[in-house]
Amino acid sequence: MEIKKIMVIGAGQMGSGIAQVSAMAGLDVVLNDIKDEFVNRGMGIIEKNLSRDVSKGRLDEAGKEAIMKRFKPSTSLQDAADVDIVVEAAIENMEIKGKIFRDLDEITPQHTILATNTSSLPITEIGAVTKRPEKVIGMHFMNPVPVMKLIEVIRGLATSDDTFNAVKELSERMNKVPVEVNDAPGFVANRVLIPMINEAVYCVYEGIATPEAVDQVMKLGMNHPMGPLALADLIGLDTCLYIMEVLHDGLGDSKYRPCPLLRKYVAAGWLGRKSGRGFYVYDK
Ligand SMILES: CC(=O)CC(=O)SCCNC(=O)CCNC(=O)[C@H](O)C(C)(C)COP(=O)(O)OP(=O)(O)OC[C@H]1O[C@@H](n2cnc3c(N)ncnc32)[C@H](O)[C@@H]1OP(=O)(O)O
Ligand SMILES: NC(=O)C1=CN([C@@H]2O[C@H](COP(=O)(O)OP(=O)(O)OC[C@H]3O[C@@H](n4cnc5c(N)ncnc54)[C@H](OP(=O)(O)O)[C@@H]3O)[C@@H](O)[C@H]2O)C=CC1
Repeated sequence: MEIKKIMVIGAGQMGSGIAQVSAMAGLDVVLNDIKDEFVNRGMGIIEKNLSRDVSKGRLDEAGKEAIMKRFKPSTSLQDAADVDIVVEAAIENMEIKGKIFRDLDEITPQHTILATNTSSLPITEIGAVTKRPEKVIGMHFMNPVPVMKLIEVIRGLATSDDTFNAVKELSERMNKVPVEVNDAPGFVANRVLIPMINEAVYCVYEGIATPEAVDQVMKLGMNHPMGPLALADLIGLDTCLYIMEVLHDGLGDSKYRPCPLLRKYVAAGWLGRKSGRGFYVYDK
């Protein structure tokens, strides 16, 4: 079955990027969020990215217009009634994702694949709230989506080969590289990345170095494109904390304990770029 129409749920930093690369791959895209203003904000990000592609000569105006015409804004999950795949990118919260997947299972046709962009939550558990766990899969894009090549494709216990192959093919149509991994806390990307970020936060917490110094060490010493604390601000400190908690609970090893400073920043509402302040201060 060829995937022609997608719904992306959550028009935040990840959802808007996923919607953009979907439309650029030629899919019709329903972009869904709970309020019009969030959908409009997501569409604004996409429009800005495509305009930059035009100004850089990677796309012409007609191409941009053709891509923009593929979007349908939505604030109702009922708009998923005729899509071939849903990629959910709402906030990282099991209760919210569980409700969305239960509703989607009622609304979407039987052939529809239900994918989640979760950074750490168990795909098997998300699949289990539906009557089609064989069609539930993790499609984990990296931030910023239009730039990063990887999609971590995560199989839940019941995910079928047909579902896996369809998602692999779709990822390649999006000009991305799918890498297959099994379902485990944090999968591979965040099992490796987020503890490194957490240790970077400990370096600041214990007064070993300033955020700037920690980031410089990792940029100049390890050739990372950005330092771990600047990256934490890009990901969102709430998301980083949530992932550390999933690792800690799921793997039960004290080495995954979240740094108290990370907890403190999140409690203060210092969430990184999206709130204007994290380890660094940003213009909102
Ligand atoms: C938490 C999870 O579950 C999983 C995750 O996503 S973990 C996070 C994974 N991501 C990373 O590790 C990102 C690491 N950082 C980087 O790769 C780079 O710093 C970066 C791509 C973000 C920026 O690159 P840079 O060279 O420092 O800056 P910059 O020159 O501004 O950007 C490079 C290109 O990316 C584009 N870009 C940057 N941010 C973008 C965004 N948000 N959307 C679209 N395009 C973007 C720029 O327009 C630019 O394109 P051109 O070269 O064509 O002009
Ligand atoms: N940040 C990152 O680097 C990465 C994040 N992810 C994962 O992607 C998902 C989204 O993260 P991110 O884009 O950073 O988060 P954002 O906060 O930027 O976006 C989430 C969006 O979902 C909306 N939303 C909340 N609840 C619902 C709902 N019930 N139905 C529809 N939309 C809803 C939010 O609205 P509101 O603003 O009102 O809350 C917001 O617009 C998370 O699961 C995260 O773990 C995966 C890879 C990387």
